[in-house]
Amino acid sequence: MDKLLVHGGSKLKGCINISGSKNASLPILAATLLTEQTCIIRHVPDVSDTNYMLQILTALGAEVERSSGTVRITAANIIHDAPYELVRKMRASICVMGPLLARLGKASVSLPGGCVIGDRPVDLHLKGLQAIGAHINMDSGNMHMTCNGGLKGAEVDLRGKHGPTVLGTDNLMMAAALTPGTTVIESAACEPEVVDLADFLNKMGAKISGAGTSRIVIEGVEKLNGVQHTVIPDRIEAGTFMVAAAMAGEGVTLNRVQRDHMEAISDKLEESGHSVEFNDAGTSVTVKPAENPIGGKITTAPYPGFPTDMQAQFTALYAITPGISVVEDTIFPQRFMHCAEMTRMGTNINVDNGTAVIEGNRELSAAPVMASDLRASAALVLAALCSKGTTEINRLYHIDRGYEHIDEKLLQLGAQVERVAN
Ligand SMILES: CC(=O)N[C@H]1[C@@H](OP(=O)(O)OP(=O)(O)OC[C@H]2O[C@@H](n3ccc(=O)[nH]c3=O)[C@H](O)[C@@H]2O)O[C@H](CO)[C@@H](O)[C@@H]1O
Ligand SMILES: C=C(OP(=O)(O)O)C(=O)O
Repeated sequence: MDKLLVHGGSKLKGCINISGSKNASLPILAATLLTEQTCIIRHVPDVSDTNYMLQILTALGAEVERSSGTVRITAANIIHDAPYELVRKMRASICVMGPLLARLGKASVSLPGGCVIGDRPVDLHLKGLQAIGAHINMDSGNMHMTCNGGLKGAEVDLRGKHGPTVLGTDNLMMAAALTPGTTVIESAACEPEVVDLADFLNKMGAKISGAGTSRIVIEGVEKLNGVQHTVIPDRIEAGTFMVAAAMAGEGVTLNRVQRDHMEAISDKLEESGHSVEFNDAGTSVTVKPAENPIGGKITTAPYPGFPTDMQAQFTALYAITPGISVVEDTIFPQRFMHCAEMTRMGTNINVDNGTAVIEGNRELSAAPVMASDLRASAALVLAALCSKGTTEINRLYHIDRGYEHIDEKLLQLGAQVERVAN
């Protein structure tokens, strides 16, 4: 199990490229199961989650070749049974369910694992697939789906207690693409990753309209084709490095970003006084820290609101920003594991009922800390960059799930970090 040593105090400067989006790649890779023809996907980040997804596709019978960020997949002969040992490792493995059901008429998938960030039921995924004709049988932690009478388009509202569901929308959209008739998803998730999946499916020959709005309409087609696709930039990786630039930088430029995906994050950095400047094309951004930053208030919300996947990183930012800041997570109210660990570095954060109240303190000090989930680990790295001394971040595998070569990118910006194999 690797750990990361972060020698705090260096100023970050220079330029790096942002990788392709993990959360867009995962459903797109799963969607290649919808055709027996070859698909080529570019800018797939080299992170453990995409590698698990490729292992799942291989276990299902697909031929997979990976050369750096380019992945070539041919799912000519596949089986319907996804192995528990792989599925348990990540939440997005549930995305194979819709494609398998639509292509083979049956699917068996274990209940998925993923980040420990609170309750993560799958009822909305099941509701969507049931609406178009799936019969579901649960047994020993496995979901078995069949569709004896065949699948048929239907109208379904996917709003849950905490709002829309991203992967639930993806799953139904993928299954409906090959389902006869019209499927209408009301209260659909509007995230850019859903739009990227719809773009990929439409290139394959699907008839999907409305992706990016809360009403998606899918006219089922008989067959989908192999295509090539480049995944959108990772807005959460970009946001994380923007926060690093605000906390510990003196002028950091990120290339390969997409400005319209970054608004909520840019706005919050600017509200605290940091400078965020995009180039005219909106594909590159330079962040410089404020001389006298002020704290802020964040409430997470579905896109285009402030992403839950960025709240831990902003908690770290506010922890070194003078004044009182408030971070509320309405999507995953229990997603505050980073706060307890950051307390060991001298932060003053009180978490109650889905809300963190942060009393900013400019002086943090290094301590051995434990990564608990993907974005919590990122928050610890950010806090460590501004701490006095050497912070040891254990359980680095959490961060490797979603950040491509984070240690190399930080080194490129002048941070002093070392990956140590345990
Ligand atoms: C691989 C991937 O893309 N992961 C992202 C995706 O996860 P994921 O798609 O799993 O998250 P959802 O959008 O489904 O979850 C949103 C809310 O709905 C609830 N819910 C979800 C499904 C369901 O069947 N029933 C239900 O009640 C969840 O507990 C949560 O409170 O969106 C989350 C919310 O933006 C992000 O934090 C994750 O990084
Ligand atoms: C929570 C995340 O991932 P997952 O949904 O795969 O657990 C994330 O990317 O922040």
